[in-house]
Amino acid sequence: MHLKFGSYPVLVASSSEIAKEFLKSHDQVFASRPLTAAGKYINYNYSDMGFAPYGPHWHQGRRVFMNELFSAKRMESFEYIRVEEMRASVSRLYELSGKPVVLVEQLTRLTLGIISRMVLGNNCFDVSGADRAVSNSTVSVEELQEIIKEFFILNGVFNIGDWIPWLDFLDLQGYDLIGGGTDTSAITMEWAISELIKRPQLLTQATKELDRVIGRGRWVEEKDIPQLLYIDAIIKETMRKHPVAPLLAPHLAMEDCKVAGYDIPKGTRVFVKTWSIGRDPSLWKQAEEFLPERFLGRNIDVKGTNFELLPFGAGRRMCPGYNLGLKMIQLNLANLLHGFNWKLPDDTKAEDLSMEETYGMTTPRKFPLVAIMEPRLPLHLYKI
Ligand code: HEM
Repeated sequence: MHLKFGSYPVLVASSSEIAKEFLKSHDQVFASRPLTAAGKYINYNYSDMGFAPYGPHWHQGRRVFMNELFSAKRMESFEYIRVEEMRASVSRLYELSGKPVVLVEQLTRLTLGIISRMVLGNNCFDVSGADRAVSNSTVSVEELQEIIKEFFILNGVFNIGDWIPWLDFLDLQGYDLIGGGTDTSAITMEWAISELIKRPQLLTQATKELDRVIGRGRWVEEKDIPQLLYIDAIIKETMRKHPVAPLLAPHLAMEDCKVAGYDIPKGTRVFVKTWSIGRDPSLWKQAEEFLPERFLGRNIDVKGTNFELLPFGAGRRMCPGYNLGLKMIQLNLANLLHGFNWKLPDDTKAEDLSMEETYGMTTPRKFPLVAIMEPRLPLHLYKI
């Protein structure tokens, strides 16, 4: 689809073949990012790697990420953090047993804990507003969650000045551009639980697998993940139906290029619409249905080689944190399902549970999931 937004040509790639052209065959040409107000004001004048134009600064940032955070060795050395934070999280959830819980708040607290310990060396945010005075933290966990939520919304908004530069100084929509938002891995887990809670028979399938492979005497560990094929299928199906980044991040053509017979001028902004690819009826039967079984026995992964499923993108700008994101989702989703029976509050029927999305750079649920959990393992396992 070729459009013109204000002053710029825009292409939307909504099929897996065309996504492959941009992200693989011509990856190098489309590996830059357009200059936007979000990149300038929220992301420190494009110094944030995700918004940086293709060039030495981006290369250096990416290298630091890959070597210092996401190499196989580093990921292994941080496993204890993922385990400790998972145990702390299930223990907090256990304390809330039987009460309605806004799940995404618990999940972002968990993923923030893991990432802040990996990146900053300790969990700076594991303090609620009331306890902040006795801690070293300048920001409470609730405040940081709000900041991240807003960050993702502001990075995804359609800002008129990005497309019609001479109107930029007016800041027409008044986005003051304070960062904030919801975390990608937490959003994915919230969607997975929402889909399952709507279909109790799928929840039963998942817990049957967990009882068979893990048993009721312990928590799931990362080494168990390759054996949990149904949980893996649930995660892929969630990423197909609810891709966190429905348009990936914008890619920018750095030079003129011919793609699939069309002339694409330098400066074109390209959006890869993973949301439509995940619902393409030529790729997915009953695409609107949540059917994890479709992935069983199929060799489709989410690591940027199968262009029909691109939750992390592909090519040079592919998400460098995909391995961490996947590990967090696999371990924590498996343990949420292993450790708790799930139900909706009495006043919400499964068929009435809204599945509406909010649009930003990411697509969280419009109405956060409120669920009730009861422990299903021996109680001593929830104590830390
Ligand atoms: C479920 C979890 C996650 C999903 C679905 C996800 C998805 C994405 C997507 C779609 C992109 C843009 C790809 C493109 O431009 O084509 C991206 C970029 C990026 N992601 Fe993730 N992500 C996840 C987790 C993480 C984590 C845990 C981190 C780091 C702690 C991370 C860091 C980044 C960075 C730095 C970029 C920018 C890369 C660049 O522009 O070169 N992501 N992610």
